[in-house]
Amino acid sequence: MNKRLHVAVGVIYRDGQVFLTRRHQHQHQGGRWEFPGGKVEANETVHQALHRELMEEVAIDVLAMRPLLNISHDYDDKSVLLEVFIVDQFGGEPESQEGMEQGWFALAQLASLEFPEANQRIIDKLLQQAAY
Ligand SMILES: Nc1nc2c([nH]c(=O)n2[C@@H]2O[C@H](COP(=O)(O)OP(=O)(O)OP(=O)(O)O)[C@@H](O)[C@H]2O)c(=O)[nH]1
Ligand SMILES: [Mg+2]
Repeated sequence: MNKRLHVAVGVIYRDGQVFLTRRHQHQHQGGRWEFPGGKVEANETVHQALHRELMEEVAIDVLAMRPLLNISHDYDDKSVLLEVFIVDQFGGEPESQEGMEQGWFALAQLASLEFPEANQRIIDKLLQQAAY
């Protein structure tokens, strides 16, 4: 198996909704909805990676992030470690810079969208937290 990919993932949250983009068909897990984010590079921390990726992918300036959970998942073709953060303070308005389909979704809608398998635990945790 290849080296486990370290990925910084941001749950962009505002007023009970999260911002999602849809992965391009040619990408790994193509066609599925995702939380914006990407690979942590060799010379950076996961916080730096999240800040950089959310600026590159959706043009927001992350002002605060708090850890939600970490997920280790093995797909058939690769293994990932997702470090997932809630981002509820940011500058600017998220807008895909990569021409992806995008949108704000209420937590209750998430169950009906198609995500990569590893994301099920993120959805579960968000719904649990919202129940309090
Ligand atoms: N961004 C993101 N990646 C996810 C999620 N769930 C999940 O399994 N992944 C996996 O994490 C891996 C890395 O994410 P990525 O493709 O966004 O990485 P990146 O932005 O650096 O992409 P690049 O290689 O095009 O530069 C992919 O294999 C992707 O399938 C998610 O919710 N968001
Ligand atoms: Mg990405």
